[in-house]
Amino acid sequence: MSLPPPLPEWTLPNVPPALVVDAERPRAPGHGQRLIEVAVGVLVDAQGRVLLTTRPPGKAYAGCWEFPGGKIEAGESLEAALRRELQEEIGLQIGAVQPWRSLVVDYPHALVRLQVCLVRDWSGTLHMHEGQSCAWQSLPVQAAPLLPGSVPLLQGLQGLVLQPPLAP
Ligand SMILES: Nc1nc2c([nH]c(=O)n2[C@H]2C[C@H](O)[C@@H](COP(=O)(O)OP(=O)(O)OP(=O)(O)O)O2)c(=O)[nH]1
Repeated sequence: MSLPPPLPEWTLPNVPPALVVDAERPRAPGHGQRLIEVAVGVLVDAQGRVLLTTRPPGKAYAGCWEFPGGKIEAGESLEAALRRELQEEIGLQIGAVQPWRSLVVDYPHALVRLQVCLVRDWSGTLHMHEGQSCAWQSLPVQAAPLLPGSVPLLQGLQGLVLQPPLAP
């Protein structure tokens, strides 16, 4: 049996989002036809805390707490996108990443697929290049307001044992 040709990575018609945010707000025409791929990094420190940052002024849901990350560019791998975004946004150079899960979220501004990786290995000093705030948070996190799409990720993390890295 021959399989149908794969869809381009950036289109995903008729796939129901896992989460619809602000459903009462209008969506632009064609909104559901374009899926924006987003690389999201969950940095976990030796105490099992995770790094959250606020969304910069001028972006949708500005001021909400999220995990660092951003859109994957055409032709870019998830890992490369995450490495670039974390360098650009928070000034860290990440090592190996562990793909964890993905989640489709329907926002009024965009339909996005979050591709989430756990990151335990990085170097450099945290520097917020886009005017964000940052906070290392133990689970359950106290930071508020949270970006709606990040809430299920935080809930999932809570069920996951956040193991500190093995001692050398
Ligand atoms: N970085 C990040 N984005 C998230 C999370 N949860 C969530 O729903 N999102 C959504 C919000 C945005 O619609 C999308 C990320 O897009 P973005 O606009 O922040 O990406 P970017 O930094 O590449 O931005 P841009 O300047 O290129 O527009 O993913 C999260 O935990 N981290």
